[in-house]
Amino acid sequence: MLFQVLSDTLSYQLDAMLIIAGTVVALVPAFLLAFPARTTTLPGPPGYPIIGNLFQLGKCWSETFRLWGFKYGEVFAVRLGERDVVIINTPRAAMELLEKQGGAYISRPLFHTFHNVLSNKGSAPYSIGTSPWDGSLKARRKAAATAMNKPGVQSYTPIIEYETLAALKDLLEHGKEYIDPNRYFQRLGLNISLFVNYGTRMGDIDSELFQEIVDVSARIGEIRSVTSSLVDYLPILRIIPNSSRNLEAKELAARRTVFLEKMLDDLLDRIKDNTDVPCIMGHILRDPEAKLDRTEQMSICNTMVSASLDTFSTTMLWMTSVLAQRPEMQEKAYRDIVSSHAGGPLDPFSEKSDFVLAIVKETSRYYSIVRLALPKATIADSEWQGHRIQAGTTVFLNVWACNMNEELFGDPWSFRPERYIEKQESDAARATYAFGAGRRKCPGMHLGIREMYVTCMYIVYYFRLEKARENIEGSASLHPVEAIDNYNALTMMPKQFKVKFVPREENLERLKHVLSNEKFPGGKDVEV
Ligand code: HEM
Repeated sequence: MLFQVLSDTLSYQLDAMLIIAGTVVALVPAFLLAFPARTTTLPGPPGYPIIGNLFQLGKCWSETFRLWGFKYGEVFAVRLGERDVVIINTPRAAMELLEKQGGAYISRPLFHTFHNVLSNKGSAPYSIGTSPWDGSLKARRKAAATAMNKPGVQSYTPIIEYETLAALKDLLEHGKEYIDPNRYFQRLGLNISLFVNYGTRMGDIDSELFQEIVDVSARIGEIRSVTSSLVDYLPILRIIPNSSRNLEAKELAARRTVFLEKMLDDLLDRIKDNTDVPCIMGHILRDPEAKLDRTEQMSICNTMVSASLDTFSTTMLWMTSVLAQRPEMQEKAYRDIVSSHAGGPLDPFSEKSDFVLAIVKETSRYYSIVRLALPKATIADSEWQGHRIQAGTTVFLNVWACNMNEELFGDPWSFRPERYIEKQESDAARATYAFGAGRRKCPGMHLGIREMYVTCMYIVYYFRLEKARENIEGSASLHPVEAIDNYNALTMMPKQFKVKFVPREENLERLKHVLSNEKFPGGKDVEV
């Protein structure tokens, strides 16, 4: 009897072991198949089986890639779990691959969490910046980009002025105390996009809708960031269907659909009543020939609401932080504004102050807000110094490393706006890579630079910035790597700081009057 029990137990154990061994043997090829072969012959750092280089990237991937560039070259490859990623680390390489062989670099890769869980092709479509290259993307990009070219941006002059003065009025009122200026810049950036897209604006900074858009966009920004999700690189982790990250992504998608649908439907109502003003979506909805369906319209709305919200406000935060800590730079900018207008009225749109424009460019260079641009995908084979990069490869343009290129900028670690005014040997040295490069470069660049110029000029002209004593941690608080708040976000925000906006004009009633812009240039101050 005892012998029988022992024999049965052993036999069960043997069965169990055989099942486990069989499963492992069966899974190994499936597992290996899930990890496609290398798509490039480029050199790169050695990694580990399955995970590749994933756990060697440190807290700030763009800085690690910059440093690896000294060892592995201007263009190299890393293995991130299942995918090869080519890193473009210098302006010269960006020119060679993204401009000269640019046709191959025109697409965007798909990522599991963002493209499969958060987005779908129905009610939560991809934005322009996350869409692979196809006919629909071309049409959406054209509709948005036409409105943001130089003449388009020129026509938004009244709204940029209106919104900037509205923000300054709030800063005059609330900025007597030390404040975190972030939401004032967020509303300013968002309102300009809302106007360009829907012909409307959001009045109240405390409104629930504004808070909702800001909150949802920031959290989606993190999910969208290529540095935040292991599951995007390790397919094995996707066997957990209801992970907290998946649930969060689904919840955010649903919340985003609610406000995007509402704003589009409100515009349709205004079109019916003939109370709409010229804007991107109005153009599309009124055009009987327009070929864009509702999903594509939602994609444009999604893009316009999210594209400038954090990019503009984050650049303005760094700029405010630098100026508040460097009063001599504020005074230099103030004197330049005064002298460049030679006693005439203040004109923010002719960009007369070279020094203010230089501050805008230097801030976008030095702080490289979107450090790895948006990921690119190749659609054809290309070549770098004899190494092949196959179609279907993911590519990160290291904006940060390009902006910190010593060959081009000489002293890249100094925050020195003057570099954009001094005579330079090449035009490239006047560049900033903050807006990316190649055929998917930011189409909102002119609009973004215009918004930042006007905001900087008005702030410096009307106020002196003072940073709160408790925030001043010397140069560390301005360091472009150490002072970052969240390395996994899409935009690199500084750690929170507080600043006072002290009016230069002593007569506050007069200043209030100057900042009062009579009427929303759309004809009607629409509260969304
Ligand atoms: C203000 C500062 C801004 C910065 C620093 C910035 C930066 C960037 C970067 C780095 C990219 C990726 C480019 C690449 O992959 O090479 C991008 C893409 C894009 N940006 Fe901006 N951006 C800004 C403002 C804006 C504004 C105001 C808009 C429009 C309202 C906008 C619309 C877009 C769109 C639609 C794309 C995707 C383009 C595509 O994939 O074809 N951006 N931006």
